[in-house]
Amino acid sequence: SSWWSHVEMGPPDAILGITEAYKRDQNPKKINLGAGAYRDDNGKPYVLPSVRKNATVQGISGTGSLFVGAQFLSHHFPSSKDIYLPTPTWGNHIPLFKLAGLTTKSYRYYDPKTCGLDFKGLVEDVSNIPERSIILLHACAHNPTGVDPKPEQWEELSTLIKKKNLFPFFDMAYQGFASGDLTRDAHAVRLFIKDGHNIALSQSFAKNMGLYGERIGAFTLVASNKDEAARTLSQLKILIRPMYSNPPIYGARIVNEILSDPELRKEWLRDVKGMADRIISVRTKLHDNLKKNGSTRNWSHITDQIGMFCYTGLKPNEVERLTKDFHIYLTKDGRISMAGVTSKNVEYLAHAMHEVTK
Ligand SMILES: Cc1[nH+]cc(COP(=O)(O)O)c(CN[C@@H](CCC(=O)O)C(=O)O)c1O
Repeated sequence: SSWWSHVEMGPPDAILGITEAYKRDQNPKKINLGAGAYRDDNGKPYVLPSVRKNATVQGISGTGSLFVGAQFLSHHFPSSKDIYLPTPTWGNHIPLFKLAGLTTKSYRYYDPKTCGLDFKGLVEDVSNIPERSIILLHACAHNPTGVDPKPEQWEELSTLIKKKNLFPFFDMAYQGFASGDLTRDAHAVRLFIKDGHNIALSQSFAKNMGLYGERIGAFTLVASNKDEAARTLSQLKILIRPMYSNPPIYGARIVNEILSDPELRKEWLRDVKGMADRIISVRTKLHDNLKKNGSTRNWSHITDQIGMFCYTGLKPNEVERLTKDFHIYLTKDGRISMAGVTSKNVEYLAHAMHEVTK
């Protein structure tokens, strides 16, 4: 008999499964608001001009970088293997950290009443996290809510996390997509390092370099000194070796080329700002069209939130109607990838959202 007859068929991924359903739909009006992958105003993937000037390569992206970090913590973290995640968080965080042997716990983050940050609940929960635990933080453009702490709230969090002696693990998958400014979007990461936290950082260059399929990412540990850096690096290599031996070099070369060539870097900054600006502009268009349709709901969170996603506050039955009646695809939690909204479909989307919420 087969070795694997007991293995069950797993469910489609909560995020990637949306795109699969969208692809199956033949209706010409269909819109894909599922995966947070940038699309231009014609709904097409955008190969950044600055990247076009280089050949393309491979990497392991944000997911792989998070997993390297998770494995390192699982094998070497000196204290509890509990990692505290915001509620809600990216759907893949939980299975990823569990697969690495960590125990996932949560802290309050989002306030469904205001579609904004529950800072009071966040501070309360972080204050109750046992000392020397791991806390995962979205550096900017929080997924799925699009809600980020303000700079002064990051300062308060940094002080609190220092006081509680927690280990900050930043996930920065959208640097540049929140404000359009790479420096501003790295504010929290730089603040924590300035405040003396030895953080872990996972970066993805999938979105902000348009290198999705090339899987480009990086995992960074801030060490106390050169010796500690050498020792931790040696252990990271020992973990990576059986995982995938060496990371593909081609994608890393593109990123390195762009980051180290002043002209290319300047062009890249313009490209990223262009993508962020398009997303910011469709937020305004969607908000205004909902009003134009006569919706009396408060949709201010559509423009208050930032980054790739808008957490609409639509209920599961409303989400279901959007897909069934209007062929609009989004995740069950009502998150929409703003990159899927264009000047051509925004009126149709607003009409549909009004129809299911009026
Ligand atoms: C917070 C976060 N961290 C890491 C990643 C991993 O990115 P990558 O560099 O591709 O491995 C993503 C992608 N999440 C969007 C893309 C689709 C996916 O889920 O993956 C999403 O939530 O739609 C995130 O949203």
